[in-house]
Formats: sequence, structure tokens, C-alpha cells
Amino acid sequence: MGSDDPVNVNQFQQLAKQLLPKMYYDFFAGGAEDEHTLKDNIKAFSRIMILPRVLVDVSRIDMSTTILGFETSSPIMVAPTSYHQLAHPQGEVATARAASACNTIMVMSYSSTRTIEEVASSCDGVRFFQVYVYKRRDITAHLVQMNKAVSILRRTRYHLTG
Ligand SMILES: Cc1cc2nc3c(=O)[nH]c(=O)nc-3n(C[C@H](O)[C@H](O)[C@H](O)COP(=O)(O)O)c2cc1C
Repeated sequence: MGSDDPVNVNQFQQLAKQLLPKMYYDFFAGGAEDEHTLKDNIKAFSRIMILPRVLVDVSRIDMSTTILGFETSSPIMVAPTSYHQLAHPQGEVATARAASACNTIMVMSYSSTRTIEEVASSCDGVRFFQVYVYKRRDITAHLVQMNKAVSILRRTRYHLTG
């Protein structure tokens, strides 16, 4: 890793701000209305203290756990977010590969810019699918069936959520 490589989320955010058209950056970085919840989320994380443990053997760290019965390398997963192709030409396929490389779970958004088939065939990994439940239940049911079919065809473990 070079010395200019980003080391935390804030630095990735700065890079995104430099690289993305303002409209797309604002979509990813902005929150709803007056952004009270967005600010509160950041504050909540800043209240979590990390206790440094010195002179402790950290050569083997295991943060693995299970989420809804699925194994994951750490209790951190990719939340459903829409329109990844606004940020990267590969869109959700790139996100899926990154999540898979980290052995963590990706929740694919209902508003994805890549198809379920493209994401499912891009790499192995556990993925959940976020569904909006419409008044037209037949549309929701169709999506669930499609996901089931793709997960059986691709032998990926798909889990539906939403
Ligand atoms: C750019 C952006 C797009 C999002 N798109 C979706 C979406 O398509 N579906 C969804 O259920 N949630 C979506 N969310 C909400 C996130 O999954 C998440 O719940 C939210 O950022 C709050 O994070 P928290 O639940 O960790 O507090 C989106 C959030 C952002 C910032």
C-alpha cells in the first residue's frame, strides 16, 4: 500500500468528492431533509471508543461471526445502496467482488444499476436482496421468485430481506 492510499472512510470520501461529478457525489454523501440522522449517525460512531491493547499478540485476529445464520469474516456488511454505476462503471458487480474478497455479506439494493443475474454470476458470496413491499404484491412476489431462481441457477446463497 502506497503512502498516498486512503486509510479510512473519510479519506475515501475526499477522493470520491474529487473524482465524481458533484451531482453524483451529493447523491451518495447527502442525507434526507436537514440531514439530522446523517449527522447523528456520525456522532454515534464517534462515541465508540477503541481501547488500544499494547504488547498483545495480534498476529491472529478472528472477528468472524454469523448474520442470520450465514458466516461472515466480521460483523460488518454492505448495506443496500442504490445506483452504484454512478460511481463506477462496473457498479454493483464491483461491490459484490469487493465484499466477496473480504468474505463479508453484501445486501443488494432493489434499485441496483446491475441486474441480479450479473451480480450473482460475478463471484461467489453470500448476498441478501433488499425488497420494497408494494401495494401490488404480485410485483414483489415476482422479484422474490426471480431471486430464488437466480440463486438456484447460480448456486449462490441468496437471502431475501426487506
Ligand atoms: C446513497 C444511498 C443510497 C441508499 N439506497 C438504499 C436502497 O436502495 N435501499 C435501502 O433499503 N436503503 C438504502 N439506503 C440506506 C442504507 O442502506 C442505510 O440504511 C443508511 O445509509 C443508514 O445507515 P444505517 O442503517 O447504518 O444507520 C441508501 C443510503 C444511501 C446513503
